[in-house]
Amino acid sequence: MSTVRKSTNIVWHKSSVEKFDRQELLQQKGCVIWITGLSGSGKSTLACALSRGLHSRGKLTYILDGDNVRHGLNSDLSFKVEDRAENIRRIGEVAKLFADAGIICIASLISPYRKDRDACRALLPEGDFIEVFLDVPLQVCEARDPKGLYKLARCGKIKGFTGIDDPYEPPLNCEIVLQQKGGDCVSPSDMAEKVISYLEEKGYLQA
Ligand SMILES: Nc1ncnc2c1ncn2[C@@H]1O[C@H](COP(=O)(O)OS(=O)(=O)O)[C@@H](OP(=O)(O)O)[C@H]1O
Ligand SMILES: Nc1ncnc2c1ncn2[C@@H]1O[C@H](COP(=O)(O)OP(=O)(O)O)[C@@H](O)[C@H]1O
Repeated sequence: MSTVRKSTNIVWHKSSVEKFDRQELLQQKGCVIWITGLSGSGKSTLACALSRGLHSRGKLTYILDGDNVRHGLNSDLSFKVEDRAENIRRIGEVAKLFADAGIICIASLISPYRKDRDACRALLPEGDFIEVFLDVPLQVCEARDPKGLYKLARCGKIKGFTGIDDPYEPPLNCEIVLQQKGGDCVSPSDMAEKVISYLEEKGYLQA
């Protein structure tokens, strides 16, 4: 991460209520589920299905969706490489705070660059950053095109669109890969169940 620290003479203030206490209260472990993939791969749909599935099990979640956060906190950022990096850095820092609050934070954003995602991973304790790659081919995403953005990108009305004239670097070693290939359609709730099983297995759904 290339952020220059400009604050000096700052001292960390400890609280008597710590992450451990919050987790006890919530009966879960705070973590970040980081969903990455092309536009139209189903990130927001999976985030919602996952949040719903966990909520119905009595688990507290919060979604940080790239599109949504760009309406507020990140409304000053474009899609240039350095602005995408800053978008991801800020969401990574906010996700870290949510995880520290004991919440299961679901971040869903394209996050096309490996180094930006890895920098967010490095903010969290080992195991608490769970990267989920929605491995959906460009042709499938483009055929879905729910917002008509691929169409605009193809005719040059949007420049630097991920997958068309901007890169996407797939994860090399992530925790979960969810594939949507050929005619085998995997429903969002089935995908969410896979992630929930992972959380259960790793002990995140208990204090
Ligand atoms: N140039 C370009 N490239 C990719 N995507 C674009 C672009 N311009 C606008 N959009 C819309 O912005 C959404 C992606 O925002 P993110 O914050 O997830 O992107 S990033 O992580 O900073 O790369 C993305 O939403 P999703 O379709 O939900 O992924 C698009 O709707
Ligand atoms: N598992 C799935 N199977 C089939 N269609 C899906 C699936 N997940 C999402 N979709 C559809 O794909 C489109 C893009 O989904 P969305 O969640 O908005 O993707 P993203 O957030 O990655 O841009 C939507 O029309 C959505 O209904």
